[in-house]
Amino acid sequence: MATIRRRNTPLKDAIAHATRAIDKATELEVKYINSFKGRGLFAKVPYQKGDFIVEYRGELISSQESERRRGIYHSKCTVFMFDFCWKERMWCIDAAQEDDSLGRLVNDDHIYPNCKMKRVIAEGKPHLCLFALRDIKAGEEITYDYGGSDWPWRKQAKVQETASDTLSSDEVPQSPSPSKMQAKMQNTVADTLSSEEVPHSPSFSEMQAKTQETGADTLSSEEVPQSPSLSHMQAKTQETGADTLSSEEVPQSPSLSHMQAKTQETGADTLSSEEVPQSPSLSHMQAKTQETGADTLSSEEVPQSPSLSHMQAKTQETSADTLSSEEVPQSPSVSEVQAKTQETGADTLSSEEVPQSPSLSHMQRMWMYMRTMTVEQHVGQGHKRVWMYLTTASMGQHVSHKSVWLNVIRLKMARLH
Ligand SMILES: C[S@@+](CC[C@H](N)C(=O)[O-])C[C@H]1O[C@@H](n2cnc3c(N)ncnc32)[C@H](O)[C@@H]1O
Repeated sequence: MATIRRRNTPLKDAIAHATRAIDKATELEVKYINSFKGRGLFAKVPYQKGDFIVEYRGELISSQESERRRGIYHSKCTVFMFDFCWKERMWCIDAAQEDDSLGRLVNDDHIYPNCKMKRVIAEGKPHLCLFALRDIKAGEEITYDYGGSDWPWRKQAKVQETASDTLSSDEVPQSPSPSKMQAKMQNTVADTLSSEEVPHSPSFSEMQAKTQETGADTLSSEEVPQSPSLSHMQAKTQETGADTLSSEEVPQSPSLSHMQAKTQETGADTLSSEEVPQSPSLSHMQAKTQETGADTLSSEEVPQSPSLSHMQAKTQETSADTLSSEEVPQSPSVSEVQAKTQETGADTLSSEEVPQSPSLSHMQRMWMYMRTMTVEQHVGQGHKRVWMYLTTASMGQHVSHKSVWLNVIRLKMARLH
């Protein structure tokens, strides 16, 4: 691949690379970091503060087209869409396409990034280029602040830091830890660049607001707040009517309100306990029983609970009617109950009278709460009606499969008779 000699200024260097659509392939390398971060871009040579590093290359599209694509892209692709403002309009660099360009592989570091995204105009078109915020050593990962505040990986980063999967610290430059970076970042904006800063950030809105706050038509790089939200920025820019911003004057803005939302949507693989729908559980069931005054709850009435899954699976697997005795929890309480019934001659036993059965452990493990359920069975030659009150005091779940209990009882009764 062709290389371009470092020009006088980083801006010229950036323009030279951008217009030719080439990267500094001999100075940068892609490395797989770990399963959490995926790949990353690393410096093979030292860079000085202010140097042009790499262009975030992709397809330049309008905001309308960006919206359309976001509607059809998978979230893994939308994260590669970088919205920014230029000439009072929103644009997007769509780098979703896997090509050999390096800029699309630069990871986020909102705490201690070593680069900053800036907008560079080359041959009348905007390009997004990364410039060093500080000196970068050979071996360091190239990073910049995507902007925004709630990228899913940021929340998980701490956990991952302590459980880095595959690479030793020697192999993967540790990125400095967070906290003072943003402030730092703003102060270190390369002073010699004639480019417009563009935050890769999901939230445009913030940026727009920022622009408005300054009320400036032209912003110097120091003046430009890093901001995530684009929509905000757009509005701002439009208000100011600033269509031409000098290189050091342009606010950064990446995309993302949409993207963020997308990410959040998809990042919702793990729900906090607050978010997890609580299953109706026992209280519901109890109420049901009380309401109806019924001794029996049909399986439809019993709230299904996810954790019953084991039991349900068992039932489905074996199709209830064919549960082997090994699968059926041994329950001494059956005989006890029967004895009780005979003793008292009562057809019904109150739940208090029903002995708890230690051998229900199998069931108990699965059932989260105390349940009382009545099962009517005809047993033995005399078709004696036996009411079984099965009470499971367990940590468990919902009683959802009457059929299972019926089978348990059938088997037990078969033994007894
Ligand atoms: C523009 S891509 C960067 C390249 C990406 N690592 C890859 O292998 O294709 C953005 C994606 O990289 C990952 N990523 C970026 N910064 C990260 C970070 N600081 N920690 C963990 N993952 C990160 C996220 O999966 C994100 O969706």
